[in-house]
Amino acid sequence: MTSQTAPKGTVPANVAGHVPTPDQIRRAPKVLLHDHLDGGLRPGTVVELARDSGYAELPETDPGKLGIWFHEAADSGSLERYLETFRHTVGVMQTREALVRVARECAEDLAEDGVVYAEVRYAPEQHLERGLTLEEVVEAVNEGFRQGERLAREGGHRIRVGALLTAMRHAARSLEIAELANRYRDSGVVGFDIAGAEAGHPPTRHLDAFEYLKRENNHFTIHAGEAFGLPSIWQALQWCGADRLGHGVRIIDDIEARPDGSVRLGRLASYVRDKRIPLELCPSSNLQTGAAPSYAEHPIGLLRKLLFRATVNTDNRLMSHTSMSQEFEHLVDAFGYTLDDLQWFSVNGMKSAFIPFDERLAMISDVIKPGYAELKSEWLFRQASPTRGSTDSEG
Ligand SMILES: O=c1[nH]cnc2c1ncn2[C@@H]1O[C@H](CO)[C@@H](O)[C@H]1O
Ligand SMILES: [Zn+2]
Repeated sequence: MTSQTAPKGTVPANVAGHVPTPDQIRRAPKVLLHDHLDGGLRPGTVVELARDSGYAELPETDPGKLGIWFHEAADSGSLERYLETFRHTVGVMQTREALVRVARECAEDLAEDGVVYAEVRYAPEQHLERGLTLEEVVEAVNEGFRQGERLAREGGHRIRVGALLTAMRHAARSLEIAELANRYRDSGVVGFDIAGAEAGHPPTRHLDAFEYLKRENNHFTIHAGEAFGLPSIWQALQWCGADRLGHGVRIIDDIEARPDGSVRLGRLASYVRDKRIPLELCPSSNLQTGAAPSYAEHPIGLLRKLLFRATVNTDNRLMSHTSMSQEFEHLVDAFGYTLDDLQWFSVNGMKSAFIPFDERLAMISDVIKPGYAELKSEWLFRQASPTRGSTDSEG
């Protein structure tokens, strides 16, 4: 039933359910917990930074073609091949100026897309090739985020960006990076993460880093349950004590959906749901690395129904050619999600953020809920076209 044919007194389905338009999705206040700084550069910025720094290994120098190259190369069906593309973005992020610029543009791009709160991660140890220290890397990225927040505000968007410091799971610097995250915890860094190829690199190799952060009452997430299944999730939670799961999508392997519609959760899946462990789900990225076959078959559909603490994220906007709005659009198309569903994901994200509880609550009650309420009420104020008569069946 369309709005034109709805009898008076009946809220038409497409507005009552608040099926959002792409424009509404973009304006909706969104929360992003899993986004890699080195996975979100503008293609044009990669080209310019490569030219300015003498980086000669880019496969394309036309921004349009380079953007397509990243997307296609990352569309490989394997996490390992997906990760190879980062050589080029990391390759051009080796000076203070480059890091400030990339972080500034990241904050601006997210704000433009309607993201109001983001935690953006990167691995400081990967940006030392031209002599920067770990501290200089963190301070450059922080400076870029602050500049981006200011510019966004001047452009009419409000965003807050926190940094997560990632340690690479195949390397051996995790304790050092955890200590770095702890030193900057009151200066823009809100937590810690480990990333990189999952198979063969269990999170328990970095126990000393996690135990250190726990002793410091600090927060961390762990990439787990993306390319590798339940053992990785189990270790991340029960050995390492992760606050959140980066991806965690393979928790679906511990959920049995029976033909009669009933569902049985295994012990680990029950634990994740009962303890409200946030899942940083990244649908498009999962399609590229082979962790899910299609949007419609992505486990997020069932996890949302079962009320897991599911959140929606971009992972790598450049490699996955996506944005928060794009991720939401894909889910709206696949599952018919309404503005209420998108609000649910956004509130889940904000509840799961690593900033203090009072700030999270205020973001939810003063920014996110009012933002969705505004969008949900728009239909009440729609005007008939001034140039035509009403097309309403009741005139
Ligand atoms: O989805 C992912 N899974 C595991 N590692 C990742 C993913 N996306 C990016 N990185 C890795 O994290 C580093 C720091 O940002 C990137 O350089 C990339 O190697
Ligand atoms: Zn990731």
